[in-house]
Amino acid sequence: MSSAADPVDTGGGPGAASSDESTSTTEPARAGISRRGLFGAFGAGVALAGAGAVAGYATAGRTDAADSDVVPFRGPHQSGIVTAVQDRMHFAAFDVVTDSRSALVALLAEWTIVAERLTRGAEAYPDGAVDGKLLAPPSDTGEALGLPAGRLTLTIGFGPSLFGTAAADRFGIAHRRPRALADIPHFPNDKLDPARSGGDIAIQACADDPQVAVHAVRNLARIGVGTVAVRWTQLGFGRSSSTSRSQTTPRNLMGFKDGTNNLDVTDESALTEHVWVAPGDDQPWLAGGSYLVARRIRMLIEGWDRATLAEQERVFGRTKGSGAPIGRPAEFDSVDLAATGPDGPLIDPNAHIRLASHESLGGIRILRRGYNFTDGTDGFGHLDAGLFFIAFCRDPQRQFVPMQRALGRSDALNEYIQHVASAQFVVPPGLLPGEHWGTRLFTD
Ligand SMILES: C=CC1=C(C)c2cc3[nH]c(cc4nc(cc5[nH]c(cc1n2)c(C)c5CCC(=O)O)C(CCC(=O)O)=C4C)c(C)c3C=C
Ligand SMILES: [Fe+2]
Repeated sequence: MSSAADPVDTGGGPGAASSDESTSTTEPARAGISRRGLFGAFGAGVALAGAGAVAGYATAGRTDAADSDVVPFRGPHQSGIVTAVQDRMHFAAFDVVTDSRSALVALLAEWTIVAERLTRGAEAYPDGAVDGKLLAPPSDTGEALGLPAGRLTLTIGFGPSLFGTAAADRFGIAHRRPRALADIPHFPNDKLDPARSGGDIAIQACADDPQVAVHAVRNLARIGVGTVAVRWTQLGFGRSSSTSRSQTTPRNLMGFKDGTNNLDVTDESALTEHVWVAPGDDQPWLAGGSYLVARRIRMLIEGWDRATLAEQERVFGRTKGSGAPIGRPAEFDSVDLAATGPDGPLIDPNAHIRLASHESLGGIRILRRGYNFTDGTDGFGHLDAGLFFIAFCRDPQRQFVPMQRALGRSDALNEYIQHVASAQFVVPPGLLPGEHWGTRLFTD
């Protein structure tokens, strides 16, 4: 294992970044060797001649991601928010275990270099898993050798605890804490496990290949040893939300289409209104950023599986087969909350989609980007499975909190779920050339 404080002698491995807060993290030209190119080159017995000679598709600055498996790392907003949802997720929350501001900033700079490489399909460092010194630990763990970039996105967020307080200002950033990063209240039916909640820093890794997402988190965690420690992680699969109608709507583990009425990420004005922090909203360093709220929501699957189809559809207010609102024929038909039938309202007064709808909440909306999870059993013969709910919003206090308050009070779904962990993070805006993950927060 190596760390920022304990550099590996691999000529560019972990620990190579400067602790200068203005450090540029735009990488030298050598960075473009892809895992696929590297593997192919070795497999064919071809000597490595350089990035362009091996695999030009993954070079720095590539922007034609629309029909490729590389999602651009830099831009006005971080990737992994409005990026078309990938199939898999590995989410990691870290505690910062040092009191040194410069060590933390150095790690954020180092992470940025590595994250940018990983998202374009390169190894963590140029000498990587197999090209370094035989008597030194490799600078990449190697399990992604031969795998394409897989539309990997790495999204960083900072938790409330990182900012500290005026009285306990570990890193001198208490005054930069956004107002909207206030505590999330306790809701009825919450049974939160502190060991799986909170965290100073979060990294959301999403990719179409689980091994790519796991590899990214593992290498970032490895580089961080001595500065950060993993607090909790969550694996997710089968994206449980679509964010655009060009993606088919996936199903959650209750068997329902999930994401039908999500915010559409192609609707720029909706994103401006509901997702991106505007310049006058809060801290100036945050404009163009967002907030991530994560909730590990256990599904009480056994009870759900014994419920009738009619009850299941009443709970959500949608039909299970097509995902259409009850009383309507097609998935994307508009929801008429006032519609009645012979037995009263077609959509139950406590139906999930009624209580969570912007019509019921004075126009509040969020961008959902969650994943299904199964983590074995709970030791009592029940599946530990559910939804790792992730929402992005412009202000969690004005969006997530009132929405969850309404759901927590009377959602028909509550009988079948339990919120078991909670975390929130402020998500800085995207990176300009030369910036690193800590630049905006740590530069006055
Ligand atoms: C606080 C916000 C929300 C939590 C927590 C939440 C949990 C949760 N949701 C489902 C399944 C579905 N949700 C659906 C719609 C929906 N859910 C939320 C918010 C939260 N969900 C919103 C804002 C909406 C859209 C409401 C609308 O305007 O129509 C649906 C219906 C299909 C869809 O539109 O996506 C399903 C299904 C589960 C299983 C769950 C916790 C485990
Ligand atoms: Fe929902």
